[in-house]
Amino acid sequence: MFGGNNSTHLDEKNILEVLSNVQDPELGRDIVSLKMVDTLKLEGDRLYLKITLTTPACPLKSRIESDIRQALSRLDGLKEVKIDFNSRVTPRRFGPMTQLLPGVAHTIAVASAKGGVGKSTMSVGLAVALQQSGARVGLLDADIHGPNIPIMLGVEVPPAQEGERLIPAESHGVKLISTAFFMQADTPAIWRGPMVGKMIQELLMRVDWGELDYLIVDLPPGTGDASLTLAQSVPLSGAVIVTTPQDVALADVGRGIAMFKKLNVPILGLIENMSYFICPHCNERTDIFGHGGEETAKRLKLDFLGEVPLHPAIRMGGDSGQPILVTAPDSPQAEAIRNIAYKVAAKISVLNLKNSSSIAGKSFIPLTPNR
Ligand SMILES: Nc1ncnc2c1ncn2[C@@H]1O[C@H](COP(=O)(O)OP(=O)(O)OP(=O)(O)O)[C@@H](O)[C@H]1O
Repeated sequence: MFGGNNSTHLDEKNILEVLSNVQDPELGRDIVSLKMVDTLKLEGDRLYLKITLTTPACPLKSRIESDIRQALSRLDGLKEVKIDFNSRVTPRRFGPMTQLLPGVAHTIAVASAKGGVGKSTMSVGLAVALQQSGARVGLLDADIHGPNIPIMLGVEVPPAQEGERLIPAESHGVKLISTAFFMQADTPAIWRGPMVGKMIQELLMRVDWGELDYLIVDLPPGTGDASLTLAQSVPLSGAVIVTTPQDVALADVGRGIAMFKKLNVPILGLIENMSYFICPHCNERTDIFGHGGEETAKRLKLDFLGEVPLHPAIRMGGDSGQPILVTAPDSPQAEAIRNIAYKVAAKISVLNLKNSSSIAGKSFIPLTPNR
């Protein structure tokens, strides 16, 4: 199966050497120095590799596999190569450190400059897509003006209380804490900033999330007092901004960005929701709300994470508590959301690597193969 012209003696050392020429395309470093080669076992002419990715939601897994196979094809004498993948999400190594969420590796805010653009729908979509990839995921519904994620996620049993600890509700494999669970019917709709921050911090201190790879935080819309305080109250690895293609929503995006910049929270990118509608009869695309998310992202020097179409199944999924990623995971709409979620996970991995003072610029100690 393998065999090439650069014939060398076959042993684990030269296999590792060959692998050190394979780059993780997202991280821009070779897989050996990134310690991604977890296991390397050579038995005669058969090689077994276990590669550890920085996220189970790795968008370039198949490319990494084909690059490895391509590199190994230069070695003579290998008959069979079996490659398994696992993943290990390393906790945030940058930004202010806090003990507020000890078991949570990364907290990602989902924000919008304007209401009604589908921010909560995207929060649920990101959470479910990451969970389906194999990650341990929680969702904090901090949209105190209209916390509706318990409905969107179809939560049937509210969080349990064990002494002082709160055990999150769970649905579709995602752990959920929503301010909706703690609001009385007469809770004022308008919360003041400092009050909100205090409530969220108290809430967070009591929640037993267990070990999570990603905690998605659905912020209230806009850049007012409440969003600002909330964004400050939670240690964030990054923020995602949701917009529609409508001019007014796009014009507001700049303000949303300014808020995160002021807080030194990295902006992972822009999602354009309700981008277009595909007619189910004629298959024709109509840009109902116009178009412009990608250009806005470019103008604001943000990454464009992708477009999500306007589709009745997405709305129905939210209303019924059965997200489209669960009911129709292979649909183009679910695929669009999944691609965005994978990009977000990859961006977190890159940020973690680039901002990690302990490893930036240093070469790694070569790992010992055959573990
Ligand atoms: N791509 C989409 N296709 C169809 N319906 C959608 C889509 N995205 C969101 N919706 C629907 O639009 C409505 C508003 O969405 P959502 O509640 O997620 O917005 P939001 O930005 O969180 O709103 P709020 O400002 O109230 O927090 C919901 O009924 C949701 O199901």
